[in-house]
Amino acid sequence: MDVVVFGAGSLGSLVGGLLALEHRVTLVGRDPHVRRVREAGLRMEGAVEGIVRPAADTAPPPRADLAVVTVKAFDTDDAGRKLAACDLDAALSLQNGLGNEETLAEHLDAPVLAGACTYGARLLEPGRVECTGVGEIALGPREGGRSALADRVGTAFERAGLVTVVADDMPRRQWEKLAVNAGINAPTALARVPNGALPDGPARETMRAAAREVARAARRRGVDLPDETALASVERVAGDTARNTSSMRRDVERGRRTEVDRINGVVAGDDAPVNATLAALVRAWERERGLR
Ligand SMILES: NC(=O)C1=CN([C@@H]2O[C@H](COP(=O)(O)OP(=O)(O)OC[C@H]3O[C@@H](n4cnc5c(N)ncnc54)[C@H](OP(=O)(O)O)[C@@H]3O)[C@@H](O)[C@H]2O)C=CC1
Ligand SMILES: CC(C)(CO)C(=O)C(=O)O
Repeated sequence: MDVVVFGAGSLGSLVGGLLALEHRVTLVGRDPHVRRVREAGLRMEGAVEGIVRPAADTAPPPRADLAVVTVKAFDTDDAGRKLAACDLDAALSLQNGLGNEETLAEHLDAPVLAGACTYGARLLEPGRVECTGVGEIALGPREGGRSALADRVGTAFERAGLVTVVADDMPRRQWEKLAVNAGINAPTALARVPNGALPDGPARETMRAAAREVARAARRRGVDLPDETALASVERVAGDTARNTSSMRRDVERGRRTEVDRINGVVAGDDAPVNATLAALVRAWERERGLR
């Protein structure tokens, strides 16, 4: 398969590097990372190891079978515009948050699959990416159900050794992941604490209320996500990733814009006061820093 990975930062470099073990891959990212990959290959370290030599560029090629989108959520619109110039059979978002697939579909003629990824990745320096945890990639039609295209992409991912599930319930999976990210990311970013400080600490009820509000918003949209499932998920993930710095806390500590609009912001207008407050506080910080 010819795959273009748009957004070769942490996750894109890892997934693109793994796909390159089996497929023709082009990483689209920024210099100096792209230049380093072209010159010396991409080194994968940590939970997976190896050196691969995918193509690497700052713009997409004219044609690919599949585009895997791994930019931060606030760059999705720009990614869609740039990928519109590429003749594609399909696109797949592995981003966190909700609404990325819809944004891509506004620009692309090719069908856009939904994805949810629990692999962990960190770009160490140009040309070097660390796998901080082998997880799973769930993918499927963004409206749910099955499709031959999702099966084909799933088979291609599995052949490259990526742990992959082709799922017929992507909307439920994405909302459940949203509940987890809504409950963990903004509270840990605002309090500057590791994920494990939430389940037994003073912000426990904030975490649980944010996840519960997301479950309610999901059900209002016809997605079957019981409160108990969302609460069990957020508590399990916070425990399993107890020592993690959440991606939003990392963004805040580096003075970078966060994905709050596509996480807590998605339900902020939904009679969801805890998410509305979390989103407002993170946005206030972004505004003060001149990031929005
Ligand atoms: N890292 C992880 O472990 C996981 C991440 N995710 C999700 O995956 C997505 C990506 O996260 P992550 O990899 O950490 O983020 P990164 O910021 O590390 O990677 C995104 C990369 O895309 C680049 N980029 C953005 N726009 C363009 C463009 N127009 N042309 C070329 N390159 C571009 C960015 O460059 P620049 O910064 O210079 O703009 C950056 O290098 C997020 O939605 C995140 O929530 C999901 C699961 C795990
Ligand atoms: C699961 C969790 C909360 C792990 O840190 C995450 O996805 C993130 O930090 O964005």
